[in-house]
Amino acid sequence: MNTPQLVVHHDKELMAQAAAARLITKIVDAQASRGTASVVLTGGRNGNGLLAALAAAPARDAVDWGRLDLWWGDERFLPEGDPERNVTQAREALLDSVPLDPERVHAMPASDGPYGTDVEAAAEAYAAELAKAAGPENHGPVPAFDVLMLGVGPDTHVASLFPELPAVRETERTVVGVHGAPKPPPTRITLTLPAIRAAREVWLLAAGEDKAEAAAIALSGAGEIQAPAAGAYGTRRTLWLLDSAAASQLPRSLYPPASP
Ligand SMILES: O=C1O[C@H](COP(=O)(O)O)[C@@H](O)[C@H](O)[C@H]1O
Repeated sequence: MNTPQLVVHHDKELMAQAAAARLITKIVDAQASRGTASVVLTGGRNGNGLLAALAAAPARDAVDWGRLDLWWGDERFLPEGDPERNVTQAREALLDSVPLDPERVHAMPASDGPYGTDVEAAAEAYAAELAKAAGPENHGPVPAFDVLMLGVGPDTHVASLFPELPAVRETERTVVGVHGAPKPPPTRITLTLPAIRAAREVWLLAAGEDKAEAAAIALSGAGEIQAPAAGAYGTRRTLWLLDSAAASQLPRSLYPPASP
């Protein structure tokens, strides 16, 4: 595990804009060195805020959208097009306004898709899609994503890994179905911690006062079963992107003081 790095921005708008600029640079760099880039999107307010900021950034045109693979860290298991699905919200915030290759947009299955309401079968199918995309250089059944983003929930959940639920204890499978999530809807699909940890860079997004306690717990040595955000890290880098409200309960020793 690498030590998390923290960047604290003044407010959530600035955080979203700075994170969007950072993501553009990452994608452009990956495409320049390997030809393609892969990014795992998160749902939730902060993830969608970042996508909206990216949509508004003139530098978005620096990205070759046709050579970008998009994956999801989790999905709410609802019918296609449901406004609560993470992919629906991502499409609205950004994806519908950029020239992506539809073959490279790897949405998680919907509850009215080919697997019907069988969330385990849907999770297995997504695991198979990931395994197919992983090359021999990836050392496992998941691609080494360039960036995997995770919104941090007020209860420290990331993706759909909620404290103490079976999904956060999974050590073998890369994608699992979730039942009884405390945040609606109760049925979800999620990458597991081993899949998350295949990413080169993991970025955790936390903005707003309601994330302050979660950030403080996850960054103060909590266990990953009780605080899933504590178990999310990348092979090269783990970056927490916060606003000052979400950072307000962190020990000051964890990040340098903001400029006056
Ligand atoms: O339900 C979900 O919630 C988390 C966090 O969302 P937020 O609105 O509290 O920022 C999100 O990361 C996850 O993808 C989503 O399914």
